[in-house]
Amino acid sequence: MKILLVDDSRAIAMITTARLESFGHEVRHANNGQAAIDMFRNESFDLVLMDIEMPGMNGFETTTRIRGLEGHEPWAWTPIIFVTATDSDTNLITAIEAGGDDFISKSSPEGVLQAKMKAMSRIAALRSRLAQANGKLQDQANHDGLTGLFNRRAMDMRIDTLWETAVQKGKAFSLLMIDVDNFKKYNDHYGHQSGDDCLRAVAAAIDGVAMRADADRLAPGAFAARYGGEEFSVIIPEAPPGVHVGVGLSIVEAVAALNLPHERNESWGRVTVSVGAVCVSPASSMVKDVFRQADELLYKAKGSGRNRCESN
Ligand SMILES: Nc1nc2c(ncn2[C@@H]2O[C@H](COP(=O)(O)OP(=O)(O)OP(=O)(O)O)[C@@H](O)[C@H]2O)c(=O)[nH]1
Repeated sequence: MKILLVDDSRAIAMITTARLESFGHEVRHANNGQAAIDMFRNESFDLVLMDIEMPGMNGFETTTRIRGLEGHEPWAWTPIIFVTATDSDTNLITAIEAGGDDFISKSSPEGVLQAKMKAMSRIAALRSRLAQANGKLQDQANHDGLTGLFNRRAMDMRIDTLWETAVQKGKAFSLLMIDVDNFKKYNDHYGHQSGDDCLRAVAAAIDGVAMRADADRLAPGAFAARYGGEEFSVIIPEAPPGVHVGVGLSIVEAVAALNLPHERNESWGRVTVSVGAVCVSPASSMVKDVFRQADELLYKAKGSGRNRCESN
């Protein structure tokens, strides 16, 4: 475990560090409450061993402030064990109230310290597995299972924040709606399984364009999402003038360049997409209007023969 040892006595800290290191733990020492808070803010620990009596900020107050830092992160709870000379009932109650988890006397025999560390190691391992599982769940909740792009839910959440930022910064905001042409006919002709493969390939092509535009700083922050079914979106949160048109055209070209056969896609003979690309000033519009405008332009692209981008 990586342990944060908080103790104002260098002599005690040296002895405790040596004992903990002999059990195989890594120890970082803070000699006052503020130093402990600073280290906790900058590094991640599996356990905190907290002295109670320290000049300035005592162990209880330091613990309350550490819990305050954790309050910003869901699921965060680093075990904190108080280490003190007097294991009175009052100390125990105050320790738990301050956010501590356990209590150990400075005079505890080596075996007791070792046993407590063993119990805490189990909790640390469990926390790490929980954090991993939670990360995976979060990932699944935000991404579309078929294409790996952001899903509609994640896109909506991101748009809410990005829209606010664009309003504050006075920047333009762009939305591109992209729809695979005659996709029902593709499914009917090639089968649903091939339809899924096709959607994956189209998604990767769209994502590639968005990522390149972001990486080249042409469209900073641009990202792609699966809007639903055979519809995709690209968001450009701080859109330089005209960039939405370039990104829309690049998407049309990138999908056509996949050269995926689609016999029943009118005269094109391969898989193509139609795009509606909108750029607005968030200060004078609403999010729902952007979607409506992009939809209108998308249907204009469909009506004018597909495999093209219509923009404002
Ligand atoms: N294989 C597959 N098909 C899907 C998926 N989601 C939606 N679809 C299909 O996408 C098709 C969309 O058809 P329509 O909305 O009629 O549109 P379209 O055929 O592309 O016609 P236009 O938009 O006018 O070019 C439907 O047949 C849906 O079943 C999916 O995840 N996998």
